[in-house]
Amino acid sequence: MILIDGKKVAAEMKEEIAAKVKELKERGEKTPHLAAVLVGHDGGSETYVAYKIKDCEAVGYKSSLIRYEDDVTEEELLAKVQELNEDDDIDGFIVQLPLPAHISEQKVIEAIDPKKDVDGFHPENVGRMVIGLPSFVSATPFGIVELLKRYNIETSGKNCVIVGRSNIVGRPLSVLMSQKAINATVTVAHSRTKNLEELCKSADILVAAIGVPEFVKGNMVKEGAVVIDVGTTRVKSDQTKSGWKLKGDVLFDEVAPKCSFITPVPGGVGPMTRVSLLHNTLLAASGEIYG
Ligand SMILES: Nc1nc2c(c(=O)[nH]1)N[C@@H](CN(C=O)c1ccc(C(=O)N[C@@H](CCC(=O)O)C(=O)O)cc1)CN2
Repeated sequence: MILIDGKKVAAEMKEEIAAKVKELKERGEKTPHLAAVLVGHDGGSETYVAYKIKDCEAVGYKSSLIRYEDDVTEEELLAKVQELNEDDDIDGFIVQLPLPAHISEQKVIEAIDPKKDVDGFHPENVGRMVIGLPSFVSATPFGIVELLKRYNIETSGKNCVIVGRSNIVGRPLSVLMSQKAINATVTVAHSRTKNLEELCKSADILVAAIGVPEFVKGNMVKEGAVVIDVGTTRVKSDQTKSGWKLKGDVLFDEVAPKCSFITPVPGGVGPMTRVSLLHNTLLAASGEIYG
């Protein structure tokens, strides 16, 4: 079994990005600038946004953090999105999800200028990705594909089962995995899928992206499968100082011995999500997607 080291691959990609930023600066070109909008004080969101800002510093980008309390109105947030759309110094921006229930995530996503949508969530980017046009691809699916490529994992003709159909991970990943460059045969499973255990067991590549800790058990995995764990749920723990620990969607101790490759949590897909945002920001700054 090979443990896929997302932290190491992300560090390599960060070095590649930092080298490109250095070149840009030496040529006197503009420094890429990412802005992040964070609403409220959700523990996970606070952590992820703090990481995103730190990552920008590490590769030489400019970054801006815009914070709102939980009671910000949808109108206020939409006005900020408009301001960021019009700010020529900002190449790309994200609005950290989830948002409080009184704000429509879809409305906010659709208000973002697709040219600055480095999360790749806007329908224009999703549509372009589906038909194979240049687009911003959402960070987690892009990161997963990059991990498979950098570990030389064979995907052509393989059965890929993705458990979870979220707009952020499952759906876009299903499109990427079936594209000609990857050539996998893809099935998306969800809460109404029948014979889920059997279906998962047919997978050469199994992606768990349902947000249910330790959902995938040993009896659901084929001998020699590649298992990608997207889950990062904080569960209560009296063994840690913080009072919680991270759990993936895969029961690692049961599943790992059966796998050819597996991603750990933490240190697997999470760091790849972060570096993929840096990748998209560089694309936004260089105008490579929309010219
Ligand atoms: N606007 C967005 N919101 C959300 C996205 C997104 O891509 N854009 N994805 C997720 C959360 N996410 C990114 O924001 C994210 C998740 C996990 C990690 C990560 O580095 N995980 C580490 C552990 C982190 C920890 O110590 O808690 C790991 O798995 O090793 C980064 C980003 C939802 N919202």
